[in-house]
Amino acid sequence: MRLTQTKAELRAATAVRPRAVVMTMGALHEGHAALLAEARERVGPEGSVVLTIFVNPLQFGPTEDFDRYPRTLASDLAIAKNEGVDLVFNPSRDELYPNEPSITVHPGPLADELEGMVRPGHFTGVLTVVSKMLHLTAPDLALFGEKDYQQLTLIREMVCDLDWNVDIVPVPTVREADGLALSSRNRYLDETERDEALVLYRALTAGAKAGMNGPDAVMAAAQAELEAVPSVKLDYLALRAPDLGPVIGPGEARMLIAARVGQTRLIDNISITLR
Ligand SMILES: Nc1ncnc2c1ncn2[C@@H]1O[C@H](COP(=O)(O)OP(=O)(O)OP(=O)(O)O)[C@@H](O)[C@H]1O
Ligand SMILES: CC(C)(CO)[C@@H](O)C(=O)[O-]
Ligand code: BAL
Repeated sequence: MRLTQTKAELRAATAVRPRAVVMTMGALHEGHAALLAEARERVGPEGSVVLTIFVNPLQFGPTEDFDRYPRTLASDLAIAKNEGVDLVFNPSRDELYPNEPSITVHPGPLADELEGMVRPGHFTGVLTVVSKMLHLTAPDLALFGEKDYQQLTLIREMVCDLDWNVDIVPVPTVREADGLALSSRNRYLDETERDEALVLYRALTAGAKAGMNGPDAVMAAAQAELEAVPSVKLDYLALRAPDLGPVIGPGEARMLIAARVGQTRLIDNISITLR
């Protein structure tokens, strides 16, 4: 496995095809490992798996956790090696952004909803860095977790609208045994908060169970779970179509949730079949 910190080295190192890229902010866990395993499965033993690790300042708001975001490069590299990664790209901020970019990616109206309501400008930062990483790694496929469902949806829209010749591969959310979605931010939680955080999954699964009774019943079932744990502060609970447009009838839908548990902000989502 090679580790590169510069764009020049990265460009020189990536000749093998098929090539898959997994983009992360580091602090790797089993969710990231699942993306890497799926990447290897898809490119085969002769293909190439590229992992990017970069805590992107552009996607953090001024009061968010950029400074305290966990940085655990040594253990990240051990996980990457274990998953058979060929190349890790871990640039410095100056390497990726020698100056503040004056041209960024405008993500369209969906970026102002849900996560974008609470984190204005977040998805401009995400799509800008994802574009840079796609250009730099020039992959055949790029894998993203369904845990960040709105991010995945916007990346798919970008690649489609800009005619980008890369397959965007979604990977299902990896969870702890009790249902909590794995997230680098879970390590901020103390024991009590870790217990309280489970209400996100309980709300989603209660909603999913109520799918046969229609959208109102789904929302009511999820809200009842959340009301039972008032210390968890809801940012949003939403029921949308799979493309995050409005629900227009029976069939597949997505329920998305974001909430603050103490100082930690967590997101999750689930697929729901509506009758
Ligand atoms: N539990 C998970 N299951 C599957 N994919 C995941 C999971 N958690 C993160 N990912 C995916 O890993 C990629 C990198 O995510 P990132 O580095 O932000 O990790 P994270 O755990 O989501 O961090 P954060 O706590 O900051 O949200 C994204 O495509 C994300 O959707
Ligand atoms: C896609 C990404 C690596 C861009 O910084 C980030 O938003 C993440 O980790 O999901
Ligand atoms: N996983 C999404 C990255 C972020 O929260 O900034």
